[in-house]
Amino acid sequence: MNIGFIGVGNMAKAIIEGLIKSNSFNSKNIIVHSRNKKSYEQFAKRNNITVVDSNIEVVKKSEFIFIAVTPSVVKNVLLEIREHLVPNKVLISIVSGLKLDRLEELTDYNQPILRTLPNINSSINEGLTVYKSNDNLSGKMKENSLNILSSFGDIIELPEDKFEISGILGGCTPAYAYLFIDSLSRMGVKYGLNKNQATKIAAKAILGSSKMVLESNKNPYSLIDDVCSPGGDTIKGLLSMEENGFKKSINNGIDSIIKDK
Ligand SMILES: NC(=O)C1=CN([C@@H]2O[C@H](COP(=O)(O)OP(=O)(O)OC[C@H]3O[C@@H](n4cnc5c(N)ncnc54)[C@H](O)[C@@H]3O)[C@@H](O)[C@H]2O)C=CC1
Ligand SMILES: O=C(O)[C@@H]1CCC=N1
Repeated sequence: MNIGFIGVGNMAKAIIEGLIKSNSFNSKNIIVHSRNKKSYEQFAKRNNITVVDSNIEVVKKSEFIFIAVTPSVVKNVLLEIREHLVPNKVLISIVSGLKLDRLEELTDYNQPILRTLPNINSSINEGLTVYKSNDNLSGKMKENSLNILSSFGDIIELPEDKFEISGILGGCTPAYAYLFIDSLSRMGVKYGLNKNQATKIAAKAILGSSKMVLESNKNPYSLIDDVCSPGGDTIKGLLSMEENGFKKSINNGIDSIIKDK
């Protein structure tokens, strides 16, 4: 079973690393091509994956084809490979905002297609991928496609009208979480920790907190209350952060993406 990638940028690299770490796929069966050879040559060598000379060759050699280019170039790439896509191959799009009906329009109405929105943590098999398939993807082919996705993290099927917001919460949040960790870590440095110590403490606290949210059956607000000892440090910091726009900044940030769509 060959898995192809057209576009080997940050997100494709994360998925490829997750696929390999899952031990479910042979790295040589990962077939890749991207526009700028220098940007993925070393990566391909290190991971022992197969580099081919064109996007069309990726399609010819693979049963599952990830389309992993940016939204600005995806139309031309799909038109380029269109005639080589046949109904026993699955097109897996990770392109944000590109709907199934547009993917069908740009390929062939017989094409099995899986629209997905993964996230960068796929590289350590802790990804979260939202997906929806078209009607042409069914049976064993669908099962295999979903096995590919779940090898690098959790998967959630959602209707397409929920893709926009879930794509933001799932796909963009890693960047916001890294920002939060880095902000905490810098304050650790300000008050005397070295950056490694500070980053580790902040990141571990956030990792554990995420697990608590997912495993404790408590909602986040109730968990906040558990940390805020009466008259203690946490409540002082929390109230100050809220008064200074912590939530407003998050609300405005998400609204700004939605408004721009
Ligand atoms: N970075 C992320 O965390 C996530 C990205 N995505 C989606 O993944 C896609 C790629 O995003 P990134 O990896 O962040 O961008 P990127 O810029 O790192 O990767 C895009 C790659 O496509 C290549 N490319 C451009 N034109 C090409 C062509 N004609 N043929 C073959 N390759 C070509 C570029 O050389 C580049 O390596 C986007 O559509 C984005 O919406 C989705 C979820 C998360
Ligand atoms: O920034 C972006 O547009 C992509 C989609 C989600 C994460 N990265």
